Amino acid sequence: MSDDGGGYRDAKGRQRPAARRRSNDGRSAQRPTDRRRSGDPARRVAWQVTRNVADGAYANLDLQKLLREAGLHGRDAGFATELTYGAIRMRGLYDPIIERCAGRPVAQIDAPVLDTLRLGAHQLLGMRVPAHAAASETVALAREVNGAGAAGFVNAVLRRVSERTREEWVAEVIAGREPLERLSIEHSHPMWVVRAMRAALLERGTATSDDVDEQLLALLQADNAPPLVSLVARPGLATVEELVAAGAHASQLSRVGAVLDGGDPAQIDAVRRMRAAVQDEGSQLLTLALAEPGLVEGREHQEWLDLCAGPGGKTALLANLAAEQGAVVFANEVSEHRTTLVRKSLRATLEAGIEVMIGTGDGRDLGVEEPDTYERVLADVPCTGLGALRRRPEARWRRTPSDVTPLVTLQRQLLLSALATTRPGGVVGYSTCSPHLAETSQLVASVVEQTGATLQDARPLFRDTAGAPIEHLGNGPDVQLWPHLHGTDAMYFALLRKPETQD
Ligand SMILES: C[S@@+](CC[C@H](N)C(=O)[O-])C[C@H]1O[C@@H](n2cnc3c(N)ncnc32)[C@H](O)[C@@H]1O
Repeated sequence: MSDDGGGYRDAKGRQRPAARRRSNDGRSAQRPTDRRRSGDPARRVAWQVTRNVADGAYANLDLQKLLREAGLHGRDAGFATELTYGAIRMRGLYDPIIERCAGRPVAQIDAPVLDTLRLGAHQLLGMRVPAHAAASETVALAREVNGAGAAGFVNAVLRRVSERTREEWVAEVIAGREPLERLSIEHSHPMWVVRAMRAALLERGTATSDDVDEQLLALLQADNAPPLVSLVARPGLATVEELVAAGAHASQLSRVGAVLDGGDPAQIDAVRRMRAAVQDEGSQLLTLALAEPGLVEGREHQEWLDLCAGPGGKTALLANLAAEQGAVVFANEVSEHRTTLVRKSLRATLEAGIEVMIGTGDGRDLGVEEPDTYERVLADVPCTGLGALRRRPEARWRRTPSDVTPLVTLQRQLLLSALATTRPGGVVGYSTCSPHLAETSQLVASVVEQTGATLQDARPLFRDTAGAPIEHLGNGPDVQLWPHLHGTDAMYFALLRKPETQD
């Protein structure tokens, strides 16, 4: 495990701090306030992001950067955001429509031109931009970024797209398809994702065979609705009341959470100073569950481990909750860069004198390097991210079924290591932001069988702000949250307890 600079290192080589120590499928009324004839900057930004995403960029990060560079704010930035996200997210619906209007498969259209057409299709079918403005502004964009010849083609295709309503186009492109294929096209999710979601809804006991199709539809729609911004008030550093005074409203799910209806979270003082942060309520709930007082008896000063900590959102909450109980967290992350992000997210925590150890290393080694050490371990493992599709418009197209097996192998190794580094009688919280059964309950069941760990009922640990049990957590003992039922990402959480004496 390498030192990542600053502070001092303890006997185990770990760094201590220097100081002690909702579905609308994207329709909206937003429009740019300023439509210049030659090259509308909001559309140009949207197009550039789609191009950068094709080259591997993340839409959310790239968009923020390009909006800043273009000096776009307010309604124009809102328009560019909705256009970018919608065109990327909904291409599973728009591509078959574009194919019909272009008279050729999308694979035979130049990628930069196809991106322009998707932006045009989203304005015509997914936003309330008047058809003439959507077409003429997108043709102006095409002239600028694709060239005059391509602009003629874009014009012809978009004219045809504009001849029908979204409903008419959906009816046409799903005609004659199987029910799951219809959902896949209309709600723009790859078929393998639709199948995985349906299997998880059934297997987790969230849906029955009677209502699974209704639930699946609601889930896919929720994936296409931009989420509200959830905030966490880091215990001891900020309060929910402070966030409410800054314009948020108190979360009904998480006792440390608040929800922002609009506006920029970075404008909130507590967020700027890292005393609060943007964090999904599902992530808050599972961190609160693992930090439940009294969950593990034993030493007065416990050591807790966050095995896969980067970028540090859960670490910061866990460390502040641990401090309330006199426990210390060690945050481990394999990537140097992401270890830096962990340190950043812990800035206010460290400044407040809360001790957190931070290290860079492969979590798979910790079971051997530090056996039987920690009372509580969070294994928030790398996963397909299928539970957070509403946040990352490109993720559904970037992931493929072939990603699952190597991830499951890594997840298994990390969970085995997490159990090995846990003290007898201690617990591991295993979590993913994916509901895929191979990454969640199936993996956990096989590790439980292999190790003799016991799976505890995690559901009683998930309580809402009023202290009442949160509903629809599945048939247990593990927990599956859902965007369409809880308004959170589809986070999975299992609580494994290591036997007091190993066989
Ligand atoms: C789902 S993210 C964790 C998110 C984090 N808990 C948070 O709330 O901010 C998974 C993290 O695991 C890290 N990771 C991947 N392989 C790892 C390994 N072998 N050991 C430790 N961390 C690993 C990734 O770099 C990534 O930062």
